[in-house]
Amino acid sequence: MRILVVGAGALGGYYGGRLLAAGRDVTFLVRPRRAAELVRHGLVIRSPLGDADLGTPPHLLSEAIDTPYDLIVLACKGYDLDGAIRSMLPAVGPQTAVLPLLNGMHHLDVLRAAFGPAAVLGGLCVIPATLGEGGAILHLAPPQTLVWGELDGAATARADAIAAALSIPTLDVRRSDAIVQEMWEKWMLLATLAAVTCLMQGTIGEIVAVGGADLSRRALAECEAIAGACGHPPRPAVHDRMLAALTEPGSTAHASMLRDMRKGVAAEVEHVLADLLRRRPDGIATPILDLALLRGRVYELQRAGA
Ligand SMILES: NC(=O)C1=CN([C@@H]2O[C@H](COP(=O)(O)OP(=O)(O)OC[C@H]3O[C@@H](n4cnc5c(N)ncnc54)[C@H](OP(=O)(O)O)[C@@H]3O)[C@@H](O)[C@H]2O)C=CC1
Ligand SMILES: CC(C)(CO)C(=O)C(=O)O
Repeated sequence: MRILVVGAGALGGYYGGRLLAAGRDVTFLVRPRRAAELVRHGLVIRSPLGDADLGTPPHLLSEAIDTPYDLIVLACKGYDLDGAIRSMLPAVGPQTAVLPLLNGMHHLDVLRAAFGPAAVLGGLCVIPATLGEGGAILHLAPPQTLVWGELDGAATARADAIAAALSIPTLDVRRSDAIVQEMWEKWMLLATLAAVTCLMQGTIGEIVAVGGADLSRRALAECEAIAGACGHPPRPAVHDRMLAALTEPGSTAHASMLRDMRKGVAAEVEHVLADLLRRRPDGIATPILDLALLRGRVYELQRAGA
């Protein structure tokens, strides 16, 4: 199976790199700056589960794509989605499956409109990762789960083939027949984590240490009220797990959005928070999410003016 990973950033570099190290046929679609970095420093993964130094991996720019791929793993940020779609267009043929790893839900509509509903799979990742010096992939803590599936839950022949391609000992990959529900649940977790850690500019452990566990509780309830109104209330066991993680004393958990704010780079404020609030029906109050959205937008305004 020929796999094109769009974006060799934290997630694309991690999952694509692990697949490449396991002998899968992986090529990275990158832009010129990242291409130069990959040539200069190689693809480097630093992880508590084992480092990998992969040398310069197979990579190309959009204009060099000459045939469609079987599977495209899309690992850009939400704000780069339109550009990524333009870049990957020549790689999408009638049989190509597109597996997005982005947080949130809006990208599914955009991808289905661009490539047709049948091309698009659902996917989510639970992995704290970021880019370090020279573009090294820094995997910050053990989870590295990738969940994916057909959006309608069907067991298709292409899904069997993709499952085989993604199944390697170094990755925690699971196929789901309820991927849309799981993506909503992941969004609830992330939106809560982003709201509270970006508002407080600290980790869950720090917020809990100063008596702020209730902030997580209330923010999660706001997210879940919107998800419920949209037909995707979290399953009770998932709610319990999310609440425990979001109120855990000593936890170093924080959102990738906070890491982006600390680095002074673009944050997915619109994709993660604004899109969720856009779906809020009248009558549901979301004061914490509203504040978090304002905080994020002030950050983006300041960045634009800097
Ligand atoms: N990091 C994390 O801990 C987690 C992130 N996620 C989600 O995963 C998604 C990806 O995040 P993350 O990996 O952190 O982001 P990064 O910023 O680390 O990587 C994104 C990569 O996409 C590349 N890219 C953007 N547009 C194009 C294009 N047109 N062609 C080729 N490459 C392109 C960027 O390239 P360039 O270098 O040229 O800018 C960049 O390298 C986000 O939606 C995020 O919310 C989900 C779970 C955890
Ligand atoms: C919730 C978390 C940390 C899980 O991977 C995440 O998706 C993010 O911070 O973007």
